[in-house]
Amino acid sequence: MTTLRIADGRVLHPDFSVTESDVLVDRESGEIVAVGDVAAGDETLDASGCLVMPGLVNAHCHAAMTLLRGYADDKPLECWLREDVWPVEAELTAEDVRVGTELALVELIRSGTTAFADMYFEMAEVAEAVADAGVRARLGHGVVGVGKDADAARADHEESLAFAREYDGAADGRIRTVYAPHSLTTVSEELLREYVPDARAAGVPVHYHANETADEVDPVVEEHGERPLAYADDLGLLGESDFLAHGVHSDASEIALLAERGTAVVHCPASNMKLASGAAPVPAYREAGVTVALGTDGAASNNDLDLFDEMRDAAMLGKHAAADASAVPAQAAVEMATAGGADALGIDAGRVEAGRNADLAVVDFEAAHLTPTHDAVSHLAYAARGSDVRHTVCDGDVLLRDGEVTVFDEAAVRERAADHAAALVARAESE
Ligand SMILES: CSC[C@H]1O[C@@H](n2cnc3c(O)ncnc32)[C@H](O)[C@@H]1O
Ligand SMILES: [Zn+2]
Repeated sequence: MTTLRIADGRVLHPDFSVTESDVLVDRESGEIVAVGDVAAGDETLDASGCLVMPGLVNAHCHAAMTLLRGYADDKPLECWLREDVWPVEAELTAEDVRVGTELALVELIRSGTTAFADMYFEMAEVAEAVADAGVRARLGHGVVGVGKDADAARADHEESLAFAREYDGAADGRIRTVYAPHSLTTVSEELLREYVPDARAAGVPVHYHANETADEVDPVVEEHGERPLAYADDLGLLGESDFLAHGVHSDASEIALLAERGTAVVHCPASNMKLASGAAPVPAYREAGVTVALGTDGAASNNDLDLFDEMRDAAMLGKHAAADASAVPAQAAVEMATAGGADALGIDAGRVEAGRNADLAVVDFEAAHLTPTHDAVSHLAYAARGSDVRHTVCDGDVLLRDGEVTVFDEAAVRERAADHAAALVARAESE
C-alpha cells in the first residue's frame, strides 16, 4: 500500500464536528484508511492552518459553457436560451467542448470540487477531459427536441443512451453516466415513453431540468392535466437514483412525491437568481426527506463554478425567500454541497471517514477573511472562497497541490479556451 498523509490539519467529520486530525489515504485503492493520529505516510500533504473537508460535489453543470461566460447576461431563461445560447451552441465543435470542459475542470479543481454532473453535447470529449483531470463525474448527452424533425429527435435519444452505455464505469470507475433528456417541456412525451424504459434496462439514472421557471409549469398542466412532477412520475422519471435540476416551482404534492420516490433535487441558487427563475423550496424539500444537492448550472448563468459561492447563495436565498434567518443554516448548505451531492450522484464520498473514497478539499483558514474561527462550518458557508483551497485530492490523487493544478497546464488551457470562445462567437455572429 502506498499512502498519502494529509497532516496537521483540522478535519470536518460527517457529524459536522471538527477535530485536529490527520487523514491517511491508500493511493492504490483511492480510499481513506484512517482519520486521527496516523503514522507517517509515503507522501505528506501539509494541512497546517487548514480544514480538511469532503471534496465538493457540483451536481448540475454544463461544463463547456465556460466558453459562454459573460456572453449573454441579464435575460430570463426562455429568451436567454432561444435568442443567445442555442444559436451559439449550434456552432460548437467537439474541440470547443473539449477546451471549454478543460477550463471548467481547472476551475472546479482549484475550488475544491472533486465530482460533478454534466449534461451537454460531444460528451466523449467531456469524458476524455474528465479522465485526464482525475475527478469523478456523472455524464450525460443532453437531448433537446426543440427545432428537430422526428428522425433527428430520435437520433438524439439514441445518442444519449449509446453514450451512457459505452462510458459507464470509464476512467477506472470515476465516470458514471446518465440518460439526460433536457426537460419535461423540450422533449416529447412519445419519445420519453419510448426511451426511459431503455435507460432503466441499461441501469443508468436520469438527469433532467424540471420546474425551473413558472412559465414551464402551466404548459405541462394544460397539455397533460397534471403537475410536472406527477407527469414525470407517469413517465417513470422519478427513480431513486434519478436527480432533477432546479425544482424551483414544485408544490407540496410534488415535494411529497419526490420524497416517496427517493428522487434527488439539485438546487442551483445562483442560476435561479440570475435568470430570475425564483427560489426553490429548500427547507420544505429537506423537511420532507428529499435529498438536496447543489449545482452551479453552466458558467453562462452563474457566472462561475465555485461551490463556496453556491453554499453562500443557498443559505442567503433560502433565508431571504422564507423571511426566516434559520431557514437554510450554514450546516445545511455545507451538507448539500458534500454528502447531499454525493448521494444524489451515487458516489461513495461526501464524508471524511475511513472506507470512503478519498475525495477531499483542504481549505486554508490562515486568511484575514477567515479570522477568527469561532465556527469552521460557518466559515465554509459564509466566508470562505474557492480560492482558499490549498489542496484538492480525488481518488487518492493530488489534483491541486499548494494551489497549483497538477493535471493540466493551466496557462495553456486558459489560452486555448479564450481562442476557441472568440472563434465560436465570431462564427455564430456571422450566421
Ligand atoms: C441539451 S444539453 C443542456 C442544455 O441546457 C442548456 N441550459 C443551460 N442552462 C440551463 C438552464 O438553467 N435551464 C435549462 N437549460 C439550460 C444548455 O445551454 C444546453 O443547451
Ligand atoms: Zn442546467
